[in-house]
Amino acid sequence: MDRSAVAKVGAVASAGVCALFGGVVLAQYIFTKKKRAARKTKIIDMMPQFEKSTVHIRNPEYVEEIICSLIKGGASKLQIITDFDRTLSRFSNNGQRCPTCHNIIDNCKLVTDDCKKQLLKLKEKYYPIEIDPHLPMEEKFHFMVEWYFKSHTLLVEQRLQKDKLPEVVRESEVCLRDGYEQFFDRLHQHDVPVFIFSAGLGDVLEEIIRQAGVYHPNIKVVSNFMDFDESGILKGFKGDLIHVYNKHDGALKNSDYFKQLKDNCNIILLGDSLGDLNMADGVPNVESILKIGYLNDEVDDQLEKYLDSYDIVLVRDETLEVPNSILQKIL
Ligand SMILES: Nc1ccn([C@@H]2O[C@H](COP(=O)(O)O)[C@@H](O)[C@H]2O)c(=O)n1
Ligand SMILES: [Mg+2]
Repeated sequence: MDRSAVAKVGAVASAGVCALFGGVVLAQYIFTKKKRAARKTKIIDMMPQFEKSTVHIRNPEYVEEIICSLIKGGASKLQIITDFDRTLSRFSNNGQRCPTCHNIIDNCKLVTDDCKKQLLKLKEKYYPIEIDPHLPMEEKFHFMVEWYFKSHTLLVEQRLQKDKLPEVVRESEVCLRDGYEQFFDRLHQHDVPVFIFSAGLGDVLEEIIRQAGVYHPNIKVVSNFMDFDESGILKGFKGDLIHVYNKHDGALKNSDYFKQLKDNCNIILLGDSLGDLNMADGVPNVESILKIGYLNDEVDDQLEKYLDSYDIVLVRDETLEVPNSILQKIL
């Protein structure tokens, strides 16, 4: 074959490849368009925050339906039920793990090195159990009780001083998720009740949101609160223990609060653990509930379970952009 013939064959071949590539792109475009058109999710499709790769939804039509009824109900029917650690607070920041309320104390200057080591050992044993997707919740229950009992006993032995807590929180690496001001301020402006239900440490949690300037009067915190003696030394913990997997009876134990909110029949629930899914169990009069879950750790292992359980799953998303975008539509 002479040179011009080779060039002609080459040109024809590359034109063919281009046409094929163009065809594939066009087919994909039409397919996506058709899928979207068939999906009847006008509201979600109008929200750019839902296009982020962190957002995973198993049933977009259902989410659309719930968001529509939340919008219809408006501020007067809405209430928020949310977890705290790794839901309102960040899981990581610049590649570094952020502390939970417990970790703030575990790593602080008030705790001896020996105690720090023991607390770390407990975390290394029990945290993998907490997030193990293959272990049924009922089987995790007693491990969690064991973890909290052992770690709280160690903290009491440290004779922590109540008046040192603000300093300890200020010096910690704790961080609320990006967009937290907008989140809390908007809910406050519209007088939407916020129930923060945490298996962390209530005193530390309250100090974090106080220092962040967002502890508004529409917030109620239910958590493990420390009990101090008359000289301000930690002597134990108040009330029944709340751990990650016994949140199902929170509404029952706070029935006066939820009775007052019987007209707030639309709920946005935010959590990061499978135990958080039960935070609204027993809330009277629920009409619509949207469950948003942050999946922070061991993503590949846990994604399927989270998609089965939460309506919207936010994978390694350190922001409150999606909840904020929904609130913007409702309020
Ligand atoms: N000794 C402990 C016990 C629990 N944790 C973590 O606290 C979190 C629970 O608080 P929520 O606001 O998320 O309910 C959970 O992530 C536990 O892993 C801990 O760090 N130390
Ligand atoms: Mg949490």
